[in-house]
Amino acid sequence: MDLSFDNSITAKVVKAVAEFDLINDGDKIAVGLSGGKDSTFLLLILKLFNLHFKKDFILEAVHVDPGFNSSTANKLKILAADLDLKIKIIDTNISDYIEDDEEENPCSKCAHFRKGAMISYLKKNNFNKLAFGHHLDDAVETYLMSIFYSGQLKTLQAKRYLSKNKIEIIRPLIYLRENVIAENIADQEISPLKSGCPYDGNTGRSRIRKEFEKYFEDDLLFSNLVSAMRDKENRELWPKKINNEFLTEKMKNYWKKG
Ligand SMILES: Nc1ncnc2c1ncn2[C@@H]1O[C@H](COP(=O)(O)OP(=O)(O)OP(=O)(O)O)[C@@H](O)[C@H]1O
Repeated sequence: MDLSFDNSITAKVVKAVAEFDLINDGDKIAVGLSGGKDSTFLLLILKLFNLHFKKDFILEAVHVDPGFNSSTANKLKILAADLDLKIKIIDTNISDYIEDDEEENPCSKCAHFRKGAMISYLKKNNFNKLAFGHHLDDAVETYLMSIFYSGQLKTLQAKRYLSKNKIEIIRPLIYLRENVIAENIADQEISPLKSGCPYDGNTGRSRIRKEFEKYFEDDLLFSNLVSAMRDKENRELWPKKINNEFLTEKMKNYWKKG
């Protein structure tokens, strides 16, 4: 397979790898491969790095088969073989569980279950890193969702160490825009696979994306949102809340006695 990418794209992924120390000698990295465009692109670019980086690391793929679309796993085995990479297919019955679930949107439970299945396989097989295909649009979406739905300034991190499991989650595509990935995967003549999930396109993420489409399409506004995700010296946020009892006492003291 021809693994050639535009220099500007490779540079953005290498920038994330270098800035956040995502790949080191001796790493054993599994790419969480859904078959969608982002994780497929991630697998291709990490294969390129695996061939050409000075860092010596093992690269494999892992796919959790939720049981929606029986042909996906076989197609991913062919892709991995073309790239000369090992792939582990983890069979699950997530689809039955979701179909029986009464919740309106079981996506977060499904993602949690999927991650759990991958981590348990990684631990048994001595992997130290799990790579996800999240990109810059995902990070901004997460940031906005966190503000609107939980009142917190939080976003996706380029790496996150799960100390209990001794596995590091890495996100090498964190500086790439989603449309750039989509265009590139088309150039590689690879067709991303459909998940078959009934909730595809109807997740919290996709809803927030629809609402904020015009901000995502405007390069200047989008880059300001990205800039607002950085930790900075000159943040002007309200100070932390003070103890409620202390505050109530303080308020009482403003009144003249009697
Ligand atoms: N079934 C799966 N098996 C293994 N990894 C998965 C699976 N589903 C998702 N992932 C991993 O989790 C990441 C985020 O999942 P999400 O469902 O948000 O995918 P996405 O943004 O649509 O990306 P993709 O285009 O790769 O499907 C994916 O990029 C991929 O690395």
